Amino acid sequence: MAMKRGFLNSSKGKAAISSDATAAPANKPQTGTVNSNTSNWLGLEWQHIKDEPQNKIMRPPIGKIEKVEVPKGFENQLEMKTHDFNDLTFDARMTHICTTLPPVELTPNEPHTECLFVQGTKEIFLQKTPGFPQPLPSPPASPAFRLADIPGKGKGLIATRSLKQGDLILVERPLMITTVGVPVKYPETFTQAQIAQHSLNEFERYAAIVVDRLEESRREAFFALQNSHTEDGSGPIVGRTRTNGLGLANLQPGASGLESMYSAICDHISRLNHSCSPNTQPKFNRAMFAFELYAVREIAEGEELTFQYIDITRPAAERVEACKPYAFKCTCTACIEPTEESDARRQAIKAFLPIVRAWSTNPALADDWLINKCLEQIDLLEKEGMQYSEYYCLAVISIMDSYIALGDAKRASEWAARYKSLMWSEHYVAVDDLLDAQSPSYKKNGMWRMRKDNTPQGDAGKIMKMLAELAGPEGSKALGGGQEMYVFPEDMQSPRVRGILEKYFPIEELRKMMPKEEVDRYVAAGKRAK
Ligand SMILES: C[S@@+](CC[C@H](N)C(=O)[O-])C[C@H]1O[C@@H](n2cnc3c(N)ncnc32)[C@H](O)[C@@H]1O
Repeated sequence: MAMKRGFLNSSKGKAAISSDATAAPANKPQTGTVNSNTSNWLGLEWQHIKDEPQNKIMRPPIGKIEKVEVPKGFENQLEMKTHDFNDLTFDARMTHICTTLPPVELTPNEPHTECLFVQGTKEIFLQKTPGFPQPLPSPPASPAFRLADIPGKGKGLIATRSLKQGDLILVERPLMITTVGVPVKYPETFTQAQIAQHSLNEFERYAAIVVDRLEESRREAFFALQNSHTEDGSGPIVGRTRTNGLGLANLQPGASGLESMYSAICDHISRLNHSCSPNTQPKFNRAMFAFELYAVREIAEGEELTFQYIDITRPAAERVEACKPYAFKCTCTACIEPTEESDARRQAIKAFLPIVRAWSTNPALADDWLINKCLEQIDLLEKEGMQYSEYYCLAVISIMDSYIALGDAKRASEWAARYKSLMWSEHYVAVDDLLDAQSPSYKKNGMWRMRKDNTPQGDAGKIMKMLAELAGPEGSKALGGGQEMYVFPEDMQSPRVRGILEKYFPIEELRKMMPKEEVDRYVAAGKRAK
């Protein structure tokens, strides 16, 4: 129950770059198969991901920087070789490879993506992605978007027809995907500015290899993209990558956070300008190796298509700061006329996390309590034009689940239909079997009538009641929702939390259920709490 997220391990990064022999641009079939995860993150941010002073990935500076000379002789050796992909030690994972995906020509003229990966990422697609590689759908006779000049924003995309919530606007395979930085070596005598510049230079060299591998028309498309990073030491390739990259998460085996993050650069989707009330959301389809762009609410013909580059649940003043790295000031309605009400609504949206299991086992709450809270959340999200967000999808599916817990299949099926149009959700799960209220899937659902019948019983029931009490009537950020629930380590030390945990699971009982070391650690955390 108590979970600690994995932290980055430090390691010596190797700096070899290899060209994958199986994947030159015109390469031949390989089989393979996966699942998708996009994070809404545009542009590139590096962080220290290693502790060794001489081998780091650096956070590059933002804005104009002083020009510095970088002494030569500390560049990485860019070796071209093939690899044994079974060797997934951390060092091996830090070895970069160039590859072309999908590795086959699926339909004539289908575009490929040039990739700069660390070891193990390609295998996620080839070996762990069901359905990979899947061909792209044939493009529609008339696209739902066009490229246009947008006053004050450079270029952007405009809807060529009206769109409904959930409509698929376009499917696009990225031009290229790169790691968010490369490990660099430098002597202790380097100044911070030299280290930053050296990191950018090294990244430019790696990225240039990938750009060189692009087919000519795709290379031209890459260089036609905007570069907003012309005065921060970035080269022409890294500058465009930082300006136009969409984040792709969880693509490095065994790693998390920035370390497993990649940046995808697209011909069309990278043209989307930012809005704090965006009307589209891209989702990466791993099987197709392509982004799908969805309309997250109704869009009128001629309206600009936008998505969010930053965390837009933050107050207006913080959003202004967050947009600075992208070299613009947001002119969406929420930013032009910032109000305290809008900031408060965004804060309330962020603060609420529906936990169906916690509500359904809490007799102190009314039967319609969670449904009403989720309806309020949907109302706030719609007022702020934030239907793109996971909060929206979570509120809709939680209402469906609440009706299941109440044993009301008719209403649950109405909300299942609504949820079905929210395909852009990162956590989207198919609900087709719940669209018909008569479906036998209802009675088989683990939450069916849970609220009515006071199920489940036993330890599972005890855990849920305990979580309900921990969450309190308003729900709590201390608890994550969904199938799994967590108590975060910092909360384990709170006397209130300890009191509730020990009421349901006294230490003596835990000793019979769990390994000794785990219980000892838990007891020690409790002592610190007192
Ligand atoms: C990914 S590009 C978007 C497409 C770009 N406008 C173009 O001409 O190709 C990001 C850059 O577009 C501009 N941009 C994006 N959103 C904007 C906005 N809301 N207002 C003004 N400029 C914006 C900024 O220069 C930003 O660095």
